[in-house]
Amino acid sequence: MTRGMWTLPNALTGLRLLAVPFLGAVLAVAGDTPGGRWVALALFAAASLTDLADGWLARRWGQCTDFGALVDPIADKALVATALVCLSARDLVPWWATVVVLAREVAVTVLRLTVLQHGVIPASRGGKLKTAAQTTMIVLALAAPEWTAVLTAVVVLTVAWTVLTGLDYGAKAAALTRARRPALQPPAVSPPHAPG
Ligand SMILES: O=P(O)(O)OC[C@H](O)CO
Repeated sequence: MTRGMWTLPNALTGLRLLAVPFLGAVLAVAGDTPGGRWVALALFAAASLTDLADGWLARRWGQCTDFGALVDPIADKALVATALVCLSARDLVPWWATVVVLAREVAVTVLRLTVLQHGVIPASRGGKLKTAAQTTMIVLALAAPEWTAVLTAVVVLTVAWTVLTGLDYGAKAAALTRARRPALQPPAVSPPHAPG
């Protein structure tokens, strides 16, 4: 893994972070109109595409960095969290789902930062699939909010997978901490007593 942070993949991650306040503003101001939701959808889709692009470029160009592994999931979480809070405020996604997702994302981020001294926990395959599921849920809520049955099924599956992958990171963090903990020193052997 490269150590530097000034790479194109990391710049794309930064762009995704930059899109977050714009997405929040569009949804807050015009999220109750179909036009506003389509603008938000375009913004959200473009930002989500940078997630695919940064990972692909980083692997292809050998530019995987510790910085990217740490900040990429944070950018995804900021984007998803902003969209979900705004969608719940518009009654398009149930609040319980948003609260559970936010709790998992905060917990995983705190976990990552807590074990940072032992190493970076990169996004797992399950975690990437979780972000894809969350993205699908948000796209569906923005594009077809009237498909309530489909949306409910996607919400339930996404939340369940979000929680499961969160627990998996918990196990990974515990394993990383155990592996990097310095081995216990063997007790000092005292010299044999000289016969008196
Ligand atoms: O499950 P996380 O926290 O590793 O997040 C996964 C990332 O969003 C994938 O890009």
